[in-house]
Amino acid sequence: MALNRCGSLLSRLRNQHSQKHPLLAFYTISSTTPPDTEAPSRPAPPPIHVAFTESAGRGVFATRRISAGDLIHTAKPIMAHPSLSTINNVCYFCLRKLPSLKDSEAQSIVFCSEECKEKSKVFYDVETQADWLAFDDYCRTQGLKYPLLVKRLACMVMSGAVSADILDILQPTSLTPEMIIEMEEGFNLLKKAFTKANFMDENVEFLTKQWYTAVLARIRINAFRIELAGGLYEDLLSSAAASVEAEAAVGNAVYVLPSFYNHDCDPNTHIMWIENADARLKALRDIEEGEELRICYIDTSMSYDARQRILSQGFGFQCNCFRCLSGD
Ligand SMILES: C[S@@+](CC[C@H](N)C(=O)[O-])C[C@H]1O[C@@H](n2cnc3c(N)ncnc32)[C@H](O)[C@@H]1O
Repeated sequence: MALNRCGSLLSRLRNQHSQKHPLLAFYTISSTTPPDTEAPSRPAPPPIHVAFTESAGRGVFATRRISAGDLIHTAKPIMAHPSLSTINNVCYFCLRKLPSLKDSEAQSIVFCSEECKEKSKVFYDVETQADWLAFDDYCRTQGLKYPLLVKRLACMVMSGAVSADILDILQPTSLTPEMIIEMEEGFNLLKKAFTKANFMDENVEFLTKQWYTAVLARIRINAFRIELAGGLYEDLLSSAAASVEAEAAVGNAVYVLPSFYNHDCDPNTHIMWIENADARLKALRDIEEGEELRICYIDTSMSYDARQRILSQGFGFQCNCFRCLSGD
């Protein structure tokens, strides 16, 4: 295992992206801050680092022993977007579930707090200047969720909140020419919405077909489908009915650090969401220093063949975890 490559990878990435990536900001803080007893206490850095694995690209490794049940770290999304079926029932920024709205309010975009409304300005001020009817209709009729994340990211880039290459650090899936052709309609509708809203040319310069497909290629294997473990009291009472009538997921989100976790059909780490899109990574069992932390991308109760098929079609890889190698 090439753990020693982590230092050079991070210093290379740090030089390239030091102002842009939350992951790299975290490494800068945790590796250079001297202890200072006078300073206000700062949370301890998470006991993990990113390094190359033998056969699954980069992965996340424990820097010390972690006990079963420990919260390893939390992560805020780069961007999150509600599912179209929940769009009027969850906060448009953090995806927190909201109490049922009166009929008059049920068609509007909602925020759970003034704080989320304020934070949403990074995309919402741009988004509200354009007409999204055709783009949203395209997503709704084709059952597509990821173009909504691209739209949100495009609005964030337009507002100057993030750089157009913020997702470049994430691994892309390989796209076939047919997949690229399928993405054309979404790109054209996104571009048209901005063009019709008369944004300055230099603000939309980044929005090329190449940018759109490169972003979607990363979102496809790095986006998390968010199902909240907590929620409103009324949801708990009607959870059985809700799980039948509505999609359990409140939306989808993309993160930096959680995207470096590889998959395992018998994982030692669990990613979960309690009340909003802030992710929590917890140890499922004791993890030794140097051990790789892996989460599960799919339902592991499925058979070996079903797991391989879904991982291959959805994520583009043959699973090399211990359980799969032993044919279970
Ligand atoms: C979300 S990324 C995980 C981080 C990635 N290894 C990287 O370098 O950025 C998912 C990709 O990691 C690799 N991967 C994850 N789990 C794997 C596994 N169990 N076996 C083989 N490859 C795996 C595959 O290439 C997959 O498409």
